[in-house]
Amino acid sequence: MQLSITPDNPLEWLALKINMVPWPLLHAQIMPVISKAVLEAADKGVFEAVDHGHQTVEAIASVCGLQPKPTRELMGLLTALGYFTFRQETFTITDSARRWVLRESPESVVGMMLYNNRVVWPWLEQLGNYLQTGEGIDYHSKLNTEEWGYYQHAMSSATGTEAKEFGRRAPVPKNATRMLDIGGAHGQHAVALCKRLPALTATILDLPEAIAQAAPYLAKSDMGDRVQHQAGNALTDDFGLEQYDIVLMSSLAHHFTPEQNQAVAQRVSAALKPGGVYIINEFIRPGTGAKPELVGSSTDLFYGLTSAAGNYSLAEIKTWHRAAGLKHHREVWYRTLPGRAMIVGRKP
Ligand SMILES: C[S@@+](CC[C@H](N)C(=O)[O-])C[C@H]1O[C@@H](n2cnc3c(N)ncnc32)[C@H](O)[C@@H]1O
Repeated sequence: MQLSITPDNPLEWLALKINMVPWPLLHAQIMPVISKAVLEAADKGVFEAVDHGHQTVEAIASVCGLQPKPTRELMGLLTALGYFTFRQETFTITDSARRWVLRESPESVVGMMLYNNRVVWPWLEQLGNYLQTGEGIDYHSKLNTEEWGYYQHAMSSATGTEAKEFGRRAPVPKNATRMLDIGGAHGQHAVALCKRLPALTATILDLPEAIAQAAPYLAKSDMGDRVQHQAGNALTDDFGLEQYDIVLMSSLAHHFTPEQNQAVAQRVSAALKPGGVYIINEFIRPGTGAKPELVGSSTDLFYGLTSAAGNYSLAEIKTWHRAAGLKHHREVWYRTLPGRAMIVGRKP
């Protein structure tokens, strides 16, 4: 996926074509304002206010506890971005925005917006320092209880779309009965697979601080005993011998160093039954010299800053599988999430 500038008329098209438009200003001046405006709008409840019928600047400002002048400015930007339409002094939330930004929507990403606004934004201030020192934040060792709450809400709210596609397309044994989801948090991937495979039960392994906050999200799935949390640490726990048909590790490899990922793969391989699969579900760092790709590259830098590691290329992930005695089985690229893939190794 790429972001691109779309000209509104032929003159703008020409100006862009002959490089008369100082396009880096889009990144330098416009995008930082856009990002913070969207996050603050979500945080202040602006989307819900409009959806609940507070549709003028004055009404939105009043119900959200804001001032009318900045609210007018904010609404102008959000309308330009496609979140609202504006007619006769009245704002209406667009159908395409409603699906993602209303807290009540089943596909809401508001949890991610709150986390990014309240917890992540100050981390971005440290990017310059990271570039100079190479030292990432390693946030799992620094979050307080409230921040763990925002983090787990964010993970749950960002995963709805992906989990559905994972449930449909993950290449797993049809007769699978046991699954381990390492760093599984809310458990949505396992829940989606359990809905597809009636005999499957799953263990969601995560840090105790995560489970304390993620338990209500798992409970909402109504899977009862079929999907259960287990407190532990993927870096040190023994996963057992030949117990699982499916082991998933989703969005955790990017927090671990290559050596740690190799050691995890080794223990996963021992824990898989013959014919079982190990799925590493990740944003993929485009290989050196490969076609540039926005999502894989921006998450690579973000995870470098915020954890101690970063994204990995397909080649690197396959190396861990191979060294752990797993045969490369499949790679499945998400249709709903550019730059993201399931890399599947199978135990012979
Ligand atoms: C980015 S979230 C991914 C959550 C979920 N797997 C998903 O894809 O939406 C990473 C998860 O890994 C957990 N985690 C981090 N370090 C871990 C460790 N050493 N052992 C087990 N879980 C860990 C975090 O608590 C968090 O829930």
